[in-house]
Amino acid sequence: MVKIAPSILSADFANLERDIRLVDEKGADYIHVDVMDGQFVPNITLGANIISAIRPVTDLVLDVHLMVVEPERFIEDFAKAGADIITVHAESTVHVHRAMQMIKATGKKAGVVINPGTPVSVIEPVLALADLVLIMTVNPGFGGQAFLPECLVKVEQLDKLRKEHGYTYEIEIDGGVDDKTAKSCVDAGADVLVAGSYVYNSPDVGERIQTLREVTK
Ligand SMILES: O=C(CO)[C@H](O)[C@H](O)COP(=O)(O)O
Ligand SMILES: [Fe+2]
Repeated sequence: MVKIAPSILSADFANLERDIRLVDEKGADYIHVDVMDGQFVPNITLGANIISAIRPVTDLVLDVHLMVVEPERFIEDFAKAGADIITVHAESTVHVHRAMQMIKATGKKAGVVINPGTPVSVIEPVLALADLVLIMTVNPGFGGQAFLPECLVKVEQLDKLRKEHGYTYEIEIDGGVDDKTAKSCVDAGADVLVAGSYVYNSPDVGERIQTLREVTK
C-alpha cells in the first residue's frame, strides 16, 4: 500500500502540534518537513529547532526535505534534532555523494531529490547509497502548485533501475499530489506520496488521506 506523507508546509504553524497529531491519528505514514533557506529556493521556512520541537509530538517517521545550499553544513543538526530521513537536493551541493555518506554516518536514512529540470542520470552514481529517492513534481519553494506530469517518466526510470540493480530505495513524489494525480504516481512506481495543500486545506484531513488511499488502490 502506498505511504502518505502529509507536508506540514500547509499546516497551521500556530497550531503545529495539533495539526501533526491530527494526521497521525488519521493514518499518515510519514510527516514531511520542508526546510527552505531562501537561497536554494525563494522561500524560508524552518530549521532544526522546529524538528526538535515536533519530535516528541509523534512517533511517525520525520521525513526532512532539505532545500538549502550546501546541506552538508546542517546534516548533523537535523540528525540530532530527531529527523529519521534526511533528503538532499542533487542541485544543492557539488558533494551530494559526501552529503549522503554523512547522513548515513549519523545512522539516519539518506534521501536524494531532483528538481523537475534535472534528469535521473545525475543521481545514478548515488542510487546505491539511497534509502529514498524523491522526485519533485513542482519546482520547489512553495506548496499548492500544479503537478508536472512530465516528471513521472523519471519515476518509471527509477523503478526500472532498482529492479535491474537490486537497489532498495523508496520512490517518493512531492508537489501537486491530490485525488486526481495520485494514481498516476503510483502507477509509475511511487511508494510514498507527499501531500501538503491537498491534505491540510480541508476541514476533514482524515477524509483527504483516506481518498488518497482509495484512488491509489
Ligand atoms: O517540497 C515542497 C515544496 O517545495 C512541498 O513538500 C510540496 O510542495 C508540498 O506541497 P503541495 O502538496 O501543496 O504541492
Ligand atoms: Fe517537500
